[in-house]
Amino acid sequence: MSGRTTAPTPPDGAVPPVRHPDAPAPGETIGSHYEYCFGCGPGVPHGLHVEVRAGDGVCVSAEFRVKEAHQGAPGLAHGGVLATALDETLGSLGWMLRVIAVTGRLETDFLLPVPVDTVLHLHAEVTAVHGRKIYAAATGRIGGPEGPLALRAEAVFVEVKVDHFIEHGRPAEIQATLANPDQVKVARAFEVNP
Ligand SMILES: CCCCCCCCCC(=O)SCCNC(=O)CCNC(=O)[C@H](O)C(C)(C)COP(=O)(O)OP(=O)(O)OC[C@H]1O[C@@H](n2cnc3c(N)ncnc32)[C@H](O)[C@@H]1OP(=O)(O)O
Repeated sequence: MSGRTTAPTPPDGAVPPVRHPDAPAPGETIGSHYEYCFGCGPGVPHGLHVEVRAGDGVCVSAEFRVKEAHQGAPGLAHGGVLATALDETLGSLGWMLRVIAVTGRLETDFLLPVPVDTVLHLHAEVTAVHGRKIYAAATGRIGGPEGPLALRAEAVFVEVKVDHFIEHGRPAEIQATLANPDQVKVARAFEVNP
């Protein structure tokens, strides 16, 4: 046994997260990180269009309206879509630490069915950091930030460099992205992280 674990519980030696001094100000909207992201991209007609705002700790909030294209059962959201909304919100926490990180593990509890047209109120926070691993938790509430709890998640994100995407992404999209000055600006914001 190597002792490695992907469990979403922070291991001994994990430290509390520190809000980066250049993190977006509390209440500031964190724009889409990629036009064609299924979670937040404006260029995906049936995407989730999750809109995330910075919180005052190492946390973010978001809203997501469930649309007809997101059904799994008649009139109800697909669980995978709901997990995606959580994943997108959790992924935005990278802005608060000023690191790029990808989902390594996402454990989701589905507590209530979520009807089409519901506005889900999402909240995510970093709970601990251990090396490149970022531990985080999220909730999704129906109807308002204090509404009934419909979703709960725990996750481990793993810090990566921009090269992760250049190495693994499809060349056509990588080239188009690198040719887009706005997109390069997003990447640079993270590359200067000390
Ligand atoms: C510009 C902003 C972009 C933000 C995008 C956000 C979008 C929304 C979030 C997403 O959906 S991201 C897309 C879904 N996720 C992926 O595609 C990730 C696919 N997996 C990988 O690319 C690699 O497996 C990964 C980068 C996660 C890890 O590979 P590495 O070779 O870099 O890690 P390594 O094996 O060296 O392990 C580093 C540490 O992470 C831990 N680790 C690795 N994989 C893990 C895992 N799957 N879960 C939990 N922990 C993991 C590993 O145990 C180790 O811990 P220790 O340092 O304590 O030993």
